[in-house]
Amino acid sequence: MNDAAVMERPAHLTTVIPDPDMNPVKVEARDVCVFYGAKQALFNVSIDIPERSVTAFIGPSGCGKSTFLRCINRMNDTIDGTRVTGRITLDGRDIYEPSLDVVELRARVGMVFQKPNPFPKSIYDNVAYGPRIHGLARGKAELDAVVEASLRKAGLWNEVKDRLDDPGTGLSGGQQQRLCIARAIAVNPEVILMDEPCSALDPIATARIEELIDELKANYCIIIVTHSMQQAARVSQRTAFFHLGNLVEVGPTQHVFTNPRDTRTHDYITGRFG
Ligand SMILES: Nc1ncnc2c1ncn2[C@@H]1O[C@H](COP(=O)(O)OP(=O)(O)OP(=O)(O)O)[C@@H](O)[C@H]1O
Repeated sequence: MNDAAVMERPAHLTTVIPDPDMNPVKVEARDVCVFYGAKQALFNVSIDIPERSVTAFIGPSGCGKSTFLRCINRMNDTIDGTRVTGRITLDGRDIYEPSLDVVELRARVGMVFQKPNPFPKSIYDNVAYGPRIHGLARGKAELDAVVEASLRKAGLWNEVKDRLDDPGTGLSGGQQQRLCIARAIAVNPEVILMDEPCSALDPIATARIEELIDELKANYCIIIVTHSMQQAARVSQRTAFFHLGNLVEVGPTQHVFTNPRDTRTHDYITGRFG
C-alpha cells in the first residue's frame, strides 16, 4: 500500500472492495451526515447494502455505527436536536422524503436492540402486537398463524408453544431476544437492524442468535452492529468499518479481515486501537 496516497485521501472517502457476487442493493446511502446539535457524528457516509445477506458494522466505541444504523429506520428522528443530511433509499425510494409514512417504514425496517425489550405482555401478544396495529391478520385464526410462523422463524416456537399466555419477560435473556426477533418478523419486514443483539447474552444464547441470523439471511437484508470482530466474521458476508464518524472501508467480510486496504482498518482488526 502506498502510505502517501492513503494520507492524502480525505478521511471520509470510503475504500470499497469490489464484490462481483454481491446481491442486488436494498439500502443505498449517499453522503449521509448526522449532527447531534452542533456536534457532527457522521461524515458523508455512502454505502450500498445488499438484500438477502448480512452486513456487519464494526469500529471502535463512539465511531457512529449505531447512529448510522438508526438513520435507516429514522429512529434518529426521535432524538431531539438531531439532523440528518444526504440521501438514503430503500428499494430506490428516498426514506426521508416528507410524504413517507414513518410508521410504515419502521414496519419494513425492523429493529432489534442491545438489551432484549419484550413488552410487558404475554408471549403471544408481544408477537401479535405489530400485525394487529398494521391490520395484517383478519381474525383470530389468521393472527394465530402469523404468531406461530413468526415464532418458528425465530426458532422459539417449540420452547414456548405450550405457554403462549405467559409473560414475555419471564423468558430467559436469549429467549427474550428471539421473542424480539419474532416480534420484528411478524410485520413482514424487508430489513432487520440489529444493534449489538448479543451483548447481553451468554455464549450459548449468542450462538443460537448467530445461527438464527444465518437462517434469516435467506429472506431478509440484515444489518448488525457488533463489537465482536469474531462475530462479524462468523455471521456477515459484508463488513463496514467505521472510525471517527467516517465509513473507512467496506467489502466482503473475508477480504476486510484478511486483506484490508486502508491502514486504519488494518490497525483496528489487528488490535492496535479500539
Ligand atoms: N443522543 C445523542 N446525543 C448526542 N451525541 C450522541 C448521541 N448519540 C450518540 N452521540 C455521539 O455520537 C457519536 C457516535 O455515537 P454512536 O453511539 O453512534 O457510536 P457507536 O459506534 O455506535 O458506539 P458504541 O460502539 O459505543 O455503541 C459519539 O461521539 C456519541 O457520543
